[in-house]
Amino acid sequence: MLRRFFSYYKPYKGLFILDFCCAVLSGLLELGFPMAVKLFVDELLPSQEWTWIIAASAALLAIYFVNTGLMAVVVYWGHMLGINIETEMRRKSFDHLQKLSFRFYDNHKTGHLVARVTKDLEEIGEVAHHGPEDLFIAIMTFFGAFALMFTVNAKLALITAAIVPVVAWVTSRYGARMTRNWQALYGRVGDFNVRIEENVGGMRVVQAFANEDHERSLFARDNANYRRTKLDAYKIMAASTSLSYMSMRLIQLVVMIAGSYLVLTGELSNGGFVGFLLLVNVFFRPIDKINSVIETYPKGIAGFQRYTALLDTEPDIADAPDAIVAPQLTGEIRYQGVTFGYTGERPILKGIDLTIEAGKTVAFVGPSGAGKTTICSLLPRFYEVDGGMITIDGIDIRSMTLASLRGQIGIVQQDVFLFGGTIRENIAYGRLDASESDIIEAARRARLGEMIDAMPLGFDTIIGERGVKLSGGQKQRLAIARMFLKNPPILILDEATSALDTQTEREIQQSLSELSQGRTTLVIAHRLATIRNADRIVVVDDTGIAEQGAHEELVAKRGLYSRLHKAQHGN
Ligand SMILES: Nc1ncnc2c1ncn2[C@@H]1O[C@H](COP(=O)(O)OP(=O)(O)OP(=O)(O)O)[C@@H](O)[C@H]1O
Repeated sequence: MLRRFFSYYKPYKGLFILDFCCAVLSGLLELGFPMAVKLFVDELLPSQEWTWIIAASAALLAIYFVNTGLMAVVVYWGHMLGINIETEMRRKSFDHLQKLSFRFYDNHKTGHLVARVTKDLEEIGEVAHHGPEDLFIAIMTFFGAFALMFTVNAKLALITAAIVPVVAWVTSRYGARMTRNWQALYGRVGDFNVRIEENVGGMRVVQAFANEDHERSLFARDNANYRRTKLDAYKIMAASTSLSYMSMRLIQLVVMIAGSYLVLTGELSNGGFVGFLLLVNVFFRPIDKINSVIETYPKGIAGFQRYTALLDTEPDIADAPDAIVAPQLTGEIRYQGVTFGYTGERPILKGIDLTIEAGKTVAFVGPSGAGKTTICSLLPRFYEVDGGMITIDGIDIRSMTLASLRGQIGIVQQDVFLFGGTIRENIAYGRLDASESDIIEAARRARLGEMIDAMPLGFDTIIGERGVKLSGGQKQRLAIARMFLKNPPILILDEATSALDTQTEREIQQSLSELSQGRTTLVIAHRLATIRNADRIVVVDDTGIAEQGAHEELVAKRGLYSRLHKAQHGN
């Protein structure tokens, strides 16, 4: 884990060395200060030579300036090192999120994933910057100060060192409790994120059900849990801060008493006494530093563990090593003995055999939950078949690269997902390099022209988060415009018009049939009226494909389709 962590320093070796050297130099200068005071009291003061005193003060001033510069470098360049590592990790995790399959997103909560790419990485950045540097300097000052104390007075140095195990024990005891507490706090923050995400995202549902009080109480519970955990952390922090203050003062008192005795017996000079007291501060300061490393380290490491866990999650759907870029497809689709289940225990599709000729429209109908959407989700490899094979133009879809396969399949979903930008940006999502005239043409073909003309900002109109400022029909049209722009040979239309009024539905149906001209189209429909003209209707039930054929054929067959048809049309 640590080796992996340090591998992120590699590209920033220069920055790390600069930061590290400046920090070490600054630490050494800090160590030198008590010795300078000793010299001042023992040698310069008794000489009563103002020239020397002024010269020494000027030298000290120069050292302060140098140290100030060093500190500025450490703070700025050190943090730059941290943020560079954080940015690289963020790029990698976002990149990895793009590769993970629908199955991964089915099983993970958005709030937790957002926390991984934001908060977790922030903590790692802090540790990346402070961790190794603080630890090294702490060790260096600790031993450096002890060596200097020893040269000033060995007896006093040994007495001081004897107290170290007590302070270290107190520190480590609190450190371990702090670590556990930070980990708990992480979980709480994740819960929080999920709750807020879901609440804000689903605010329309919350308010429509007037369930604000219920939401408030759920949130209050999370909020209280977070508060409790954080208070526990502060309790530990209060105990450890006050205890370390107390132990520091007690040590100073011990040194003062023992030092006074040594001064009176002539074993220690006045300068040595003052210098030693200053050195004691420097000697014990690293313990504070180690404390702060102990505090940030578990946060960073816990974040790093979650980061690596995300990065190590193998995408369960990826390009095969020898995947080919799919040629321009005509769209002849074949399902051969396809079996599939979302979970191992319950297969949804059992041995589906189906051929769809290029350019034809096939409609899937059947009871809710039968697996119509699932059949279509397998085509762009959103989920991978468990058995059997799907081919397009005779090529197994698993042997094509995902990008070249999905680039040739267009999907218009019932619940159109739009991004929060402008109408132009949302249409252009269909083909990012589309020209302005292509976008205008796509909007015209999707019958969006009038609506856009009526808007003061036209194509630059902001449509709100997920397109809230558009009507259901307008969203559908926008999704269709995207498809005209994408121009794929294969289309999947998922209940695209079921939520619209009759007039809008008719208009959108016209756009859709125009869109499906010359493309292989898979329609998932409940409204049988809208698919009457499909080249073929495939009736799906729990057992698989129950029957298939043209509308008239299926009505005459008096099977499931005929029953569904009767139920919807009453004849
Ligand atoms: N992401 C998923 N994870 C686990 N199970 C799922 C998932 N999506 C669908 N299912 C289950 O798979 C079965 C088939 O669902 P599917 O959405 O394909 O049905 P459908 O025929 O399209 O239904 P509807 O007409 O209601 O949309 C259902 O039992 C459903 O609960």
